[in-house]
Formats: sequence, structure tokens, C-alpha cells
Amino acid sequence: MTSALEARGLTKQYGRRAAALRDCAFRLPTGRICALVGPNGAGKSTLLALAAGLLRPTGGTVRVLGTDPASAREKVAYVAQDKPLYPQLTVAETLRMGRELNPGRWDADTADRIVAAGKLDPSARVRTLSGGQRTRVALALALGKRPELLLLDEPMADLDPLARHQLMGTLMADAAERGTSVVMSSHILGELEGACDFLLLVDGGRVRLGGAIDDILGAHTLLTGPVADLAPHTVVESRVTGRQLTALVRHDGPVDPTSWHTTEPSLEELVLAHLRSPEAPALLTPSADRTVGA
Ligand SMILES: Nc1ncnc2c1ncn2[C@@H]1O[C@H](COP(=O)(O)OP(=O)(O)OP(=O)(O)O)[C@@H](O)[C@H]1O
Repeated sequence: MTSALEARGLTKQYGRRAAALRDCAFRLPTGRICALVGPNGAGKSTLLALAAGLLRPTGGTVRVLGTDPASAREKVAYVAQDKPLYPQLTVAETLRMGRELNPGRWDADTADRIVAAGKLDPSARVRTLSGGQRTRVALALALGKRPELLLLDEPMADLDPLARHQLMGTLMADAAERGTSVVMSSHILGELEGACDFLLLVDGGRVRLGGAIDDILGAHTLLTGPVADLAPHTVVESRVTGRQLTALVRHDGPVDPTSWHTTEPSLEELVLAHLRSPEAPALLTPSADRTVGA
């Protein structure tokens, strides 16, 4: 089975600094929309740049669409955080460049539609555009390429709420229609919750959570009840207020409903609890575990 991304012992160290990514191992099946989350400096951009073939690992490997990142480049579109574009080109010239660089692949309709929805003047030079308008052009270039894998580094950060909503919709519809795999880093968990079906949580250069979001949420329970020993469940985070205990656990067997009030956590609750509890053990569900079914 081909994976969109597969990392094995993936490590990246910049010079003599502490490793930005350390011994990461996971797989992302094709056709998934993956949320890549983690605190500032966690290693998200490094992971995306390694997958795009712009950086080389200092240890381990990353495979992209079943091959090495350099060989997959034609099938991959990458939108970096700083959205590098040629400032002296106009919007129309930028799209023309997209067409020329991607012969036989270029989807002019999609690229033109994205630009038109932002009411951009095709004759405007890129250097005169606002940050959000530049993002729109970068996304038009990326989607116009008809990639099999789309790597997006905080793509929506400088878009206004309406543009964000609209572009996210375009992105998701396009990905669903073509079966494109997407990896999207973002700090806005609410934005990812409805759009993504796969999660990679990176923290301190390591993958802390990986897998289908439904599986990861389903493996956790938020419970409230009297203070008690929570064994055999794995406690991710717990808090005691008076005689009441609130905890996020990874359940190992059923949780007694007569003692506890239980709910499934939201994605935001789950991610925040893991970020507050760096000692909680990592979890890779079978869909993210490259050793399962290998
Ligand atoms: N070119 C570089 N040279 C040296 N260190 C770097 C370089 N790029 C990133 N780092 C370091 O690697 C670590 C991971 O950075 P990275 O940009 O991958 O994190 P991130 O999760 O994308 O963060 P953010 O959410 O702030 O964008 C950080 O400690 C950062 O300082």
C-alpha cells in the first residue's frame, strides 16, 4: 500500500543545535487530510520542508508517495509559511509561469477561480499585494498544479475570516474530488476540526499523536467523578477540584458509567491536554503505524 508520507527514524538537526525532529516514525495513508499541529518550534515546518525535498534529513528517511522526496516533486505542491513568489511578476504572469512549469498537469480553471474569488487584478504586481492576497496566489499556484500531495505550512494565517472560510472550502472540495492527500499545519484547532480526518501532533521534535482523528478521539475519554484510582486506564491529564476529579484518559477497557460521567473529548481538548502533559505516552493508531500491515 502506498503512503502519502512515511517517516522512519526521521531526524533533522540544524548545525549543532538540538535536533528539530528526533527519530520520528509514522505513516500517512493517501487520500487523507492531515492536521499537523504542535507548539511553536515543535518541528512542523521542518517536517514539511523535508517532505517537500527542500531539506535533507540528518538521520532516517522520509518517503513521499512511495519514493524519495526529490523524485516525487512533480506530484507535490508545497506552500511555505513565507509564500515565496516572484514580486516583480503580475498575478497573470505568475499563473502563466505555473502553467509553463507544469505542462500537461496545469488546471487553469481552478487557479483562475481561486484568484478571481479574491477579486485580484490580474495585472497587479505580486509585490503590491497584501499578505492575504499573496497567500491566495500561492494557493492558486499550488492547486493549479493538481498535486497528489499538498503540503501547506500555516496556509490560512494571514487571511481574513471570510477568505479563510472560502479558501478552506475550495481546498477541501478540491481534495475530496481528486483524492488529494493534504498535510496542513495550523495553530487554529477549530479550523482543522471540521476539515481534517487525520492528525499528527508534533512536540519537541517527536510525534506524540498520529492517526485517524476518529480513532484518536475514540481512544480517549473525558471523565468527571469522585477522586479515585483511574487504573488500568492511562491518564493523560487530571485535575482535582474539591472532591471531584476531571481527567482525560486513554481507556483500557470500559469506563464504569455508574461512577463517572464520560464524554468524548473534542480535538481541541485532546490536543491541549497532550500539550499540557508532555510526559503522557505517545499514541500511534494502526492507520499511522508504518509497521502495521507492512
Ligand atoms: N534554518 C534553521 N536553522 C537553525 N535552526 C532552525 C532552522 N529552522 C528551524 N530551526 C529550529 O528548529 C526547531 C523547529 O523549528 P520549526 O520551524 O520546524 O518549528 P514549527 O513547529 O514549524 O514552529 P512554528 O509553529 O513556530 O512555525 C526550532 O527550534 C527552530 O529554532
